[in-house]
Amino acid sequence: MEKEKVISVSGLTKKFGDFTAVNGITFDVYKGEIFGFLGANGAGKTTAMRMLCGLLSPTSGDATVAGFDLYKQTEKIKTKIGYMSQKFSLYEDLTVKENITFYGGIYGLGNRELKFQSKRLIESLGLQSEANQLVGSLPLGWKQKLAFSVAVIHKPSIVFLDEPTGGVDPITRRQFWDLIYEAVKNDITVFVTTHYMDEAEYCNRISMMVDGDIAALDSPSNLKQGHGVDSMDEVFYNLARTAKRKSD
Ligand SMILES: Nc1ncnc2c1ncn2[C@@H]1O[C@H](COP(=O)(O)OP(=O)(O)OP(=O)(O)O)[C@@H](O)[C@H]1O
Repeated sequence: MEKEKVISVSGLTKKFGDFTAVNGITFDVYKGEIFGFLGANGAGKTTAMRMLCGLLSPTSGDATVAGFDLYKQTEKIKTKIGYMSQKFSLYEDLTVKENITFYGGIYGLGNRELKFQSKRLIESLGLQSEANQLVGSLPLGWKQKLAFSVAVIHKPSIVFLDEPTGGVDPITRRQFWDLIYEAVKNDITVFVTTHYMDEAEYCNRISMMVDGDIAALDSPSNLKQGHGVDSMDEVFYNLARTAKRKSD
């Protein structure tokens, strides 16, 4: 049986003036995958991801996300995806509960469902004592777990994670990945950018971007084998060192 494509991208390009940030990338993501989107700083990952989320219009190329067209059906796409970025996620000056209610509302949950999900989420994260605390007072690792849980509160088809675990220790990152696996069990496809190569190993397939192009796309084990190396660190180094683009 053919695998179901939840993202299908063909020749997707984004130019900022004369500069081509994303240069005609082509790939598919299948249902239930954890798809890692790697690349050095400035390679074009965030730009590509923002296009796929309907937040930035492409210059050219085609894509469907959750079966919807990226040009004509961005509003439909937004109802089928969750998005978590390191820079923009929760409101620090709202409480845990208020953030859940706010985002649940944005994602279109009705009052009853919102109440149910809010209780479930707070309990599953063990945040009962912190429910009425401002999010700004939580440790970073907890903010990330909460932001992820909120991003999947409406059971999207796909969740996009842009460097979701930056700045926390390996144990906290591992706990975050337990949440990712839980989401996958619930039929959510995961599209994740990361700079941590241990996290790259957790992905089913990895795309490596170099200067706006996809330089490699395969499973971690095939990539390592293809490069004749033992670690994703070495694969990353081999590919990223060919980059000419300077990061910001
Ligand atoms: N709005 C913009 N206007 C002009 N150039 C931009 C804009 N947004 C991104 N760029 C440029 O496009 C390139 C790709 O940026 P992007 O943020 O997509 O890279 P990235 O792979 O996500 O990097 P990082 O890992 O640092 O987040 C960079 O050179 C960046 O300066």
